[in-house]
Amino acid sequence: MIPKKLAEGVYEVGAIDWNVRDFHGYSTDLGSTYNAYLIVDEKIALIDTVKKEFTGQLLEKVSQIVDPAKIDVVISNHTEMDHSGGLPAVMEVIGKDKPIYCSKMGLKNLRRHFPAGLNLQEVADGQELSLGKRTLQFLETRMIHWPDSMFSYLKEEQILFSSDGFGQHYAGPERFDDEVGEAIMWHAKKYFANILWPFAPLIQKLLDKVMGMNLPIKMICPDHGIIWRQDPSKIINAYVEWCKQQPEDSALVIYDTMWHSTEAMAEQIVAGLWEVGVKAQPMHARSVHRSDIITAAFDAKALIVGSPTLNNGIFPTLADVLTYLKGLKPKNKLGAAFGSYGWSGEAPKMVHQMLADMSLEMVEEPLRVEFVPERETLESCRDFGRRVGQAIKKD
Ligand SMILES: Cc1cc2nc3c(=O)[nH]c(=O)nc-3n(C[C@H](O)[C@H](O)[C@H](O)COP(=O)(O)O)c2cc1C
Repeated sequence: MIPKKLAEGVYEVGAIDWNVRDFHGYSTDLGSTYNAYLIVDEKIALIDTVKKEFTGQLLEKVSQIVDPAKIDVVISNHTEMDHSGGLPAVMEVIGKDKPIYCSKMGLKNLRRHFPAGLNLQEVADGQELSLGKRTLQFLETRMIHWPDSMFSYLKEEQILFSSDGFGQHYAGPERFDDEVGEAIMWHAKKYFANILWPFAPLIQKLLDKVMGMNLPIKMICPDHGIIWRQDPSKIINAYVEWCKQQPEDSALVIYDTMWHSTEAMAEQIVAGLWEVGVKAQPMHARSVHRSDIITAAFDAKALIVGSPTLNNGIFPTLADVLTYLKGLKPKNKLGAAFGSYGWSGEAPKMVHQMLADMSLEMVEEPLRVEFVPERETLESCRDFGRRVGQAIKKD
């Protein structure tokens, strides 16, 4: 693999993971990248490392530019192991005494990951580090998305190294936004919805702060996926919009089914939504990965969730999606629950409660159908869809 030159003396030296498909429970459809960056100045700086097993790739790429032993300083923008896993092996090569600059929380967390022998140096928010002709400035971005996260800004080149912010799980021959085009925005949104959604209010504050600083930004270099060089403001503006959490007038009907009764209900609910002019689609929780369900859920105004009753409870795939959704702290959404049952019929009520506990505004009582829905009950499902549709339009 060949390092990518980003500016004079600035290179991307990370690794492409073509084969990862499950990234801590997130489906990475095309794989991902662990980006790391090398700045060659009077001092040579490495920004972040890679997942442990890709350290060889990183060092090989660096060695095409300089002898890795000549790296003077390492910056750790984020402790998570896809960016710090390679740190011990890298330090073995470049010299264990070399300083690793990180945030206050980074120092604490790196010690929890790698107890011995690293020369960790804490940097404060706004602190600068001169590399000779150029200067790095550190911006604390606590809880975006870990307590230790920070950005590093290369002032003279106007390059923002943004850690996991603005990233996407994307692997391809392309390394820049202009090489992929519009399609990259879906990957960026999926990343935001699955990783950053709970921190939307904090991200909004950070964006305000960064915009308030009037930092000229020519390029944004995240730790995953492509680099934003054509129009960095495009992804910044997208983040501003996503942080508002103002979903479109649409509905997502998420369901699972054993004998197709809840499925028949889902289809009629969708038909009812369409009848009143609301965009809607059914999503079978066992066929669509939870991270893709979440991406669709992020955009939808109403989440309508259907589960058959199984052993007095809800179907496991829906428990999975709802547990995951709860942690993402959705805002400004309407909710409704439905499902088929045989004798006790707890599931729709449980789903209703779970959605209500996430502060979704529940616009209907749970809709239940005993065993197989007939023509009449299917009509009541369509009605249910129409009513939720009206609530979406009214909201
Ligand atoms: C293994 C199993 C366990 C079930 N447990 C319950 C139950 O505890 N309470 C209930 O009301 N129905 C129960 N049912 C019945 C289903 O909820 C019922 O068949 C329903 O119509 C299935 O909807 P579906 O076709 O969408 O899967 C159970 C069904 C199966 C196969």
